[in-house]
Amino acid sequence: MSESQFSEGLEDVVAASSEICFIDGDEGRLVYRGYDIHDLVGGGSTFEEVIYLLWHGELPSTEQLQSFRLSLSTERALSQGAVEVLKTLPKTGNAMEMLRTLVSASGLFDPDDGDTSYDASVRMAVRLVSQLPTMVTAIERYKTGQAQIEPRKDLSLAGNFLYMLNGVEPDERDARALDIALILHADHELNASTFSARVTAATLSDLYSAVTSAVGTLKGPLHGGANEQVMLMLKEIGHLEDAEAWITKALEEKRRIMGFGHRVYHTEDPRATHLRRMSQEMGERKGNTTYYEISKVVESVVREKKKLNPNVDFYSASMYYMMGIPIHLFTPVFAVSRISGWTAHVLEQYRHNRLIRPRADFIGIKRRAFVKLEER
Ligand SMILES: CC(=O)SCCNC(=O)CCNC(=O)[C@H](O)C(C)(C)COP(=O)(O)OP(=O)(O)OC[C@H]1O[C@@H](n2cnc3c(N)ncnc32)[C@H](O)[C@@H]1OP(=O)(O)O
Ligand SMILES: O=C([O-])CC(=O)C(=O)O
Repeated sequence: MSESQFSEGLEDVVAASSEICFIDGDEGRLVYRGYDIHDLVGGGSTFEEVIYLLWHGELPSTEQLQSFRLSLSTERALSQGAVEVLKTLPKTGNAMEMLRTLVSASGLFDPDDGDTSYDASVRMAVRLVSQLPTMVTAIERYKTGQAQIEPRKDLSLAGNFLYMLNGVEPDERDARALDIALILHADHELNASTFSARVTAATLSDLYSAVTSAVGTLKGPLHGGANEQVMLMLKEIGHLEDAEAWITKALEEKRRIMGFGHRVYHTEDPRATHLRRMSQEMGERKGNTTYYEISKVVESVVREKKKLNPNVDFYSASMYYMMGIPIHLFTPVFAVSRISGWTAHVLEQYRHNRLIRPRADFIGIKRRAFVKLEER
């Protein structure tokens, strides 16, 4: 294999063809099935509509959306098996690891388990999209020793998530803010977790296995896990007047600043544009803009000194925090959204499958004489 074929971290390597999501990293554009995210958010689209769009390639009509919402809302309850598995997990466990375990276990209790047909995978995708919010909120209530709250069919996916998390009627403005955040996180081409989902699917393994791979990949702090690290950083900074000195020192110490930089965007991440505004609005509405203001200082110093832009994980952190979502649920909330993209990609992979199996640029020793144990 020639050296020119090798790209560290697969940078700029085209590893699949896809019709789902287009990113222009120079212009800072993110497009789902031809629709710019700015138009979807500005035009009042909903997360349910975006899931339909990612899966079917078209926006739904009123009737299609109505029946799609119904099919999602009737699949919200977890299987009894998954509920039992949750009770065996350590309450102090990492929420993403618990989510990964519940996704994996739910596959065994899915009524279509073992059916390898495409139609069965579509039914599994409906269940996973519907049940991830239930899994995440069940994990939180289990961790905090509170009774589980049964999902409601009459609420949107975002509204029902907040309802199951807090046990009270969700504030409409919070539900819409979460709905928009879910739209913004829904898909992002061949990001690391979607790539792992596609690699698993390409062996013709099942949808739950593919999503289990994806959840494990999203957890890492260089990917979806960054949003939790951002909030921990903002809390460590603590006071607006300390922000500039803190971040300047961190950069001098050559620390990696979570929520900044991106493999594909060379300009502002278009999702960050919305999340910055939403973080400010959420802070103002909840009467505390400190974390938004600290974030603005961090952004301006990192931009000036490192020429790095905030990514999707930067302003989502302060926005979720002010909405009252616990920090350890930030990455699980990302999964509640990205499950729409993962399943769209896995279904696309199944439709046009070929095993994904790259090569390694071997840099080790190619041949040595074996020496018996007693002679070493
Ligand atoms: C949903 C998402 O996954 S969005 C990304 C979430 N992840 C984060 O926010 C974590 C922080 N960011 C990063 O680690 C990176 O920017 C990544 C992983 C997102 C992209 O990384 P890559 O494109 O592979 O860039 P790479 O890691 O090679 O870094 C290139 C250079 O930029 C620097 N750099 C990149 N991001 C950052 C950062 N956030 N803070 C400080 N320096 C950075 C690196 O130190 C490196 O500098 P060097 O050449 O002097 O060593
Ligand atoms: O595309 C990426 O590499 C990471 C990202 O922003 C995402 O998954 O949303």
